Amino acid sequence: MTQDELKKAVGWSALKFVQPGTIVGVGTGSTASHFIDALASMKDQIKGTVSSSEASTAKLKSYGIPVFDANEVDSLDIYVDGADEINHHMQMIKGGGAALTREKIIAAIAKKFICIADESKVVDVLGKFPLPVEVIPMARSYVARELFKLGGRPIYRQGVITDNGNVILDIHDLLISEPITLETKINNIAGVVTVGLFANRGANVALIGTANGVKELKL
Ligand SMILES: O=C[C@H](O)[C@H](O)[C@H](O)COP(=O)(O)O
Repeated sequence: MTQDELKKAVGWSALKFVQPGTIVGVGTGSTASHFIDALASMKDQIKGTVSSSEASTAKLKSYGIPVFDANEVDSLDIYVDGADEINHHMQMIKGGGAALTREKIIAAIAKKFICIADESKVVDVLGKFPLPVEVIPMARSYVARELFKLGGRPIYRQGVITDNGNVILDIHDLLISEPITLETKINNIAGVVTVGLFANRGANVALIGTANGVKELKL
């Protein structure tokens, strides 16, 4: 099976977590895009969605699926999204598509985070995938210097502006031995909007696409 077929399989398998009559939190990226295709097949049974990016919003709307503002929603049963890496504690690196901040907000509103990923995303130690950090543009150099002190090699993602009007620094060569502590440290740097480390709030369920079918992991 190709990687995209594995992503499609997990995207569709997440449908079983969608309860009729609810508002569903929807992620961003190629795997979440398959979930949107799947969700469209039961669009008349759900109340609508909250979306983590302009790209996902556009795709949801193209299917005629209602998209609510996150401010209109008190709580969500589930948030379904992909990941760039996930470890065995269900902690993740996200933000390869620059949507990390809105993703973290919707994950915070949701009771359950359902991570959908192909098996190439499962790692023992997070950090091979460069860790994205969304930064206020005027703080870019300062934040880069602070991230360098943490032992990584921050690289400015040229030409990318997030949906919130900010920039991204990707931290290369940082093997993350203490994800919870690191998430807090990076979030505390002035000028950082969000780090794409989802450690304090990881996934509750992971649906992992493998050549032998979709495996479900829970803590
Ligand atoms: O900003 C993007 C998101 O965090 C994505 O969920 C993540 O990059 C995984 O994307 P994909 O499903 O395309 O591998």
